[in-house]
Amino acid sequence: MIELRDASYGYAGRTLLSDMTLTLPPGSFHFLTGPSGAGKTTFLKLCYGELRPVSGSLSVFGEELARLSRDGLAGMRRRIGFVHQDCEFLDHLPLAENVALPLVIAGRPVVAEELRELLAWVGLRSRGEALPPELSGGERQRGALARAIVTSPDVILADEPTGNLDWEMSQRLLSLLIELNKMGKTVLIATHDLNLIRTAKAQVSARVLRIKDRRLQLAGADL
Ligand SMILES: Nc1ncnc2c1ncn2[C@@H]1O[C@H](COP(=O)(O)OP(=O)(O)OP(=O)(O)O)[C@@H](O)[C@H]1O
Repeated sequence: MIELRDASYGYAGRTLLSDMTLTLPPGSFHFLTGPSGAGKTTFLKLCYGELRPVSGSLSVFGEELARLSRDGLAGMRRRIGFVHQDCEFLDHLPLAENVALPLVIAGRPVVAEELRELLAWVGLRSRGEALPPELSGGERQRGALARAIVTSPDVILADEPTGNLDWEMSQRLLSLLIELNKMGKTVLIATHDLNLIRTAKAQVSARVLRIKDRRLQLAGADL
């Protein structure tokens, strides 16, 4: 589903991630961890086709990223839901409209009942009319997850989705991501939170990728 072969990336000529060879199979659940600045967000952006490897290759859904046309790239991104670190809502639009935005952009119909069901699923049934600045951190994160999955993507990439949340809310968000994985979605979560990883591993068959010394490694069972 996402496959890297000897892929490297760097900013301004400085290598940040090198010689990454890895396959994320369909339906898998992965965490990505590593110190601040190691390149976790950068790795997710590579998987989303927002950045391209400077060497080696990266293919998503069986298509080589470097060979995709603009339309092909847009089509690929429609199959991926991205939960951004800072949620990135449009503050003047109510939450429900923010959540529906990816459908509008894709030219797909917004079915009010489905949108209500999705908001209820993330525990925001009564918050659809609220403006993003009126939401708590946990509500924002769950809203961001709803927006990421509104188009029913095959893959969910989440960048520190529990970054500013208390433990109870982190576990709630994690259980939503686990539920999505059980529905067959491929999930990749970048996080610093080792407790979250341990909790997840008790509930789902998750693998842990670690960025160390600019390399991507599969962590052992020591976490
Ligand atoms: N657009 C950019 N131009 C230049 N350097 C960048 C750019 N984006 C990120 N970097 C640098 O690349 C490195 C990795 O950044 P990245 O955000 O991928 O790390 P991270 O592991 O997600 O960090 P954190 O855990 O703090 O969010 C950092 O040193 C960062 O300053």
